[in-house]
Amino acid sequence: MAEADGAAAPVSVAPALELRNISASYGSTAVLRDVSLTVAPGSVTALIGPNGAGKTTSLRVASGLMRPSAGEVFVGGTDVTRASAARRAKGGMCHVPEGRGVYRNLTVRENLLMQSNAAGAKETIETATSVFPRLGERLSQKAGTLSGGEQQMLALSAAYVANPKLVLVDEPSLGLAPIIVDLVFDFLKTLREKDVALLLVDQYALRTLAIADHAYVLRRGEIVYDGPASALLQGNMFEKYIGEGA
Ligand SMILES: Nc1ncnc2c1ncn2[C@@H]1O[C@H](COP(=O)(O)OP(=O)(O)OP(=O)(O)O)[C@@H](O)[C@H]1O
Repeated sequence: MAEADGAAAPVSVAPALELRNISASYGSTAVLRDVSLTVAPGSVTALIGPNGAGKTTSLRVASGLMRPSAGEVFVGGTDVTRASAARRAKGGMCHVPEGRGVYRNLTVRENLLMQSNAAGAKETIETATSVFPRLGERLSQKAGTLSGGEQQMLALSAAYVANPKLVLVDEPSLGLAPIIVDLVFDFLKTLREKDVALLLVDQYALRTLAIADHAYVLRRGEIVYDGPASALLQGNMFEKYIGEGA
């Protein structure tokens, strides 16, 4: 026993997120088949795959926006399969959906304050503008009047001020100018440095893999690769799993 001999007991840390044998359908159309994936605490996990593979659906099942037809979802070792999206959010999960997910009729300041967890207003605004200084110039502007890039910055920084343990981000670079894509990836690296667990879906597979620890490749609703992100960048692995014809 650890107490008796003075040795520290081995600490097993529960995954930040685990999808266990998930199947999901839209009506009679099966979209996910027996999908299992794990996101370790403080790590970046990439979920890559062609259009229609089921990446968005996987994130929706993880965050509770969609009920799976089979399988379980665990967050920090707790079974949340039957928990609402709101309860999962309270538990430290934040989902930044494709297409931003900002409150268009609220100002930038109001969007940020809606999401902030416990922190005061001043601290919340300071935190958000430290990661995306441009938002500091837009605080009183309605989110719906921002450019696409600014809306994405707002969506990501709103997730950040919520002080999450786990962030699910769906296609954050979609439709953005290359210079804004750079800012978005810099921000995602910041999350990693802050020890937040990240499950990332993005069209830029190479860039996504470059910041990821672990990767899954999804094809037609099934996981066909589960391994280190770096391994997909070696030899012909990228072509095999992600490139043309994958
Ligand atoms: N609301 C819906 N109703 C019916 N079918 C849907 C719905 N949403 C998605 N699908 C279908 O489910 C499959 C998986 O879609 P999903 O959006 O999860 O894939 P994805 O990998 O995220 O693709 P993309 O990169 O195109 O967003 C696709 O065939 C899609 O057409």
